[in-house]
Amino acid sequence: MRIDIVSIFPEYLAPLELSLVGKARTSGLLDVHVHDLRDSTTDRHHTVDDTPFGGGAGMVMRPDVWGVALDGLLGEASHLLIPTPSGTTFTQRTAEALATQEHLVIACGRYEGIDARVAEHYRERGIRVSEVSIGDYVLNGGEVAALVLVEAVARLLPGVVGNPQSLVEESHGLAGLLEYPVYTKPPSWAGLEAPDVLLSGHHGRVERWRRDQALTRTAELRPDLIAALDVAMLDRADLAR
Ligand SMILES: Nc1nc2cc(Br)ccc2s1
Repeated sequence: MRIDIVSIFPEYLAPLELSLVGKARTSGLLDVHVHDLRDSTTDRHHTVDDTPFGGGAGMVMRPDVWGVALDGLLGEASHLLIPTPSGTTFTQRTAEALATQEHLVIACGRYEGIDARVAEHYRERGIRVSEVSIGDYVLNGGEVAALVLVEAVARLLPGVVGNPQSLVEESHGLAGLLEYPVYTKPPSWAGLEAPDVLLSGHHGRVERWRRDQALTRTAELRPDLIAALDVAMLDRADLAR
């Protein structure tokens, strides 16, 4: 997979050189390129924004500058992602779908956002365009969202995570449940004991305890996920164990 990210703050994407994503890049499992939007300007001030039509506070990012940047990156196999608080919610299911794509291009907006004609223009040209929200809060730009998108997608690529089984059991994994609580040594700490069942060595009991915990936690903390629970996925999760 190739991922291109366009931003006026390319240095914000430096964390993508670290850890899991960094290793995936080094090993050739993932090809990430970060571009400075200001390289697509033509004026000596490298202007990327202007005042909003219709008035209002703040500035809007110019469509012509974005057009130059994105024309140089997008192809028929590309999927353009535009992080925005007014987009569709990014979930693990979204990450799974994006992990099957060949080429992602992430346009990081700043100020009041990117001129709406950018998304419209590329949709009209047959490019897949998704405006995605990583949550109901407003950031100062799309760069943090880009870090979230890239990490959530990259870790699903074959070979990136050491033990693919962990992708099944984690929160929002294959079964769509929250993960069960985890424990390790020492068995007793601060007057608190790890659950006896986990030290029993009885794998069947451990499996049942973990599944019950996942269901209970999900029902308590995220009842909305219970409604969306796909029993078939739950069965698949069991099969994956
Ligand atoms: N939650 C989010 N806030 C923002 C703000 C800007 Br400006 C651009 C993208 C995003 S995604």
